[in-house]
Amino acid sequence: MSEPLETEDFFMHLCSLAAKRSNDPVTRVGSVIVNEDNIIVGVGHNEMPKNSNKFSWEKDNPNPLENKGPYVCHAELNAIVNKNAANLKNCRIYVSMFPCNECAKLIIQLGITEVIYYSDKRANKDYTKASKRMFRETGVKVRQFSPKNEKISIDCDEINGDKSRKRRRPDESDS
Ligand SMILES: O=c1ccn([C@H]2C[C@H](O)[C@@H](COP(=O)(O)O)O2)c(=O)[nH]1
Ligand SMILES: [Zn+2]
Repeated sequence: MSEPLETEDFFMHLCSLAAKRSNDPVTRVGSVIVNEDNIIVGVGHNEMPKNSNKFSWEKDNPNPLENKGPYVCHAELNAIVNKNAANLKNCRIYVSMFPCNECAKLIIQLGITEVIYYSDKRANKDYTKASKRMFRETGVKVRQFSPKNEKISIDCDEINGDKSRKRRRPDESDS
């Protein structure tokens, strides 16, 4: 049995797990919002608007309206709209990638006080620079975080403990 996951490692790994739900073929992003008691109040990944499969995941089409950019709902936006709390004041947001300027605005306006990110691979983009400027100006704390164990394994069958035991079929009864 592996060591228990530390709290922050758990939140960042949960971002990676949420990101795995994305259909974006290039960049999958996950986000988790946590309140002051370390309770998760929202989870999201980047995805196209609900109820349509008409939007393309392209990014280099000469027609900008055929690219994903104008349509894709960002992971942070989805974590926010999926919230199960009355408000997000004083919450922290964990993200697998540094938030863009549009997500930064949402984060600030909702009263989220800290952004914890894994990747800063878009650091040279103006929208990232604008996010950082907004966070700085508004006092939102920002910190990069890598889980102590960057790789974890997820095996649902661990719950059965004894790995030598044959997994029970759904139709098998106790007797
Ligand atoms: O704050 C952000 C910024 C971007 N995303 C999503 C939106 C897209 O699906 C990808 C970025 O695609 P690239 O091909 O790497 O440009 O990331 C997000 O969820 N949150
Ligand atoms: Zn964004």
